[in-house]
Amino acid sequence: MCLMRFTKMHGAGNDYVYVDCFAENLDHCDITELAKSISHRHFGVGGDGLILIRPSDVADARMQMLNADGSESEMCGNGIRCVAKYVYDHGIAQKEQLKIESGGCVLDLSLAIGSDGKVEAVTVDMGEPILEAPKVPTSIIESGKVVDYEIEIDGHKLAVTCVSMGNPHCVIFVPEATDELVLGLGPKIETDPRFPNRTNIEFVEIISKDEVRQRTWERGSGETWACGTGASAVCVAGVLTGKTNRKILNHLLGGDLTLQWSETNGHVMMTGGAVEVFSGEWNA
Ligand SMILES: N[C@@H](CCC[C@H](N)C(=O)O)C(=O)O
Repeated sequence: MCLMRFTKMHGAGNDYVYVDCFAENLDHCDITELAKSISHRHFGVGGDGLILIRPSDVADARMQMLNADGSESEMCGNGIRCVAKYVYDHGIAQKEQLKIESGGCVLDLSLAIGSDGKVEAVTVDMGEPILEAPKVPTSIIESGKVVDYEIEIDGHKLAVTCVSMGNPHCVIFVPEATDELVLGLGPKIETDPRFPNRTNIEFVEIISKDEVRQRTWERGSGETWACGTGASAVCVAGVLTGKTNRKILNHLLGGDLTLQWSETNGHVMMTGGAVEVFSGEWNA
């Protein structure tokens, strides 16, 4: 049984239930079970997962992120923007430049304040991407090809580029991001043995060198309306495959994100909105 206040927030439609652990003590809660029950869209509050806003020894706050299936992820791009908004708007640290810890890293965030004195948008320095290769067959790893290489799943030949933004992503450029691909192949790729830690998958349509449209199948949550780390991985994969410029506008199901992969320091900068929807009390 957990009793606490929560706040529902979203970034580009990627919605989570947030708990302010500066005020709430969850020591007695099984947070894996809490994430599953609170995220349930029929029996719970409903969301893509649970995000705990915790005190940090090295930053203004620490984000702990759990998917709707209770699994924990190292990073959440839309979540960290909402954490920044919560930290500023609720007076935990009223600074326009914040540091937030997640998955053992400290990220820098710049806040844009609206005329009502509350955070409207946030730019996050997502750090440097890491290129990854699926784990089998070994011949693929040995070939050293990590961009646009072909895997076959369920009779579909797919050119994938795997990018870690702290958490794993598999980016696939397609003419059309159909339900058959996202809902049919997404879960199969997520759990394919070539991705021993499972993976998030982005299906991406190119609109122009500066603009893309993305649908996401997320590890542990299924299809979500946006994914910030995924959009960052798409920005990197677009450049590496020669499909896009270093700065793109990414249209996701729930809103837009702007991404830029810096040539100077190799970091990906992500900008997007953050919205507080409602608060309530959980007692289950
Ligand atoms: N939606 C998030 C990513 C959430 C974590 C992901 N499902 C994982 O398991 O890595 C984002 O905005 O980055």
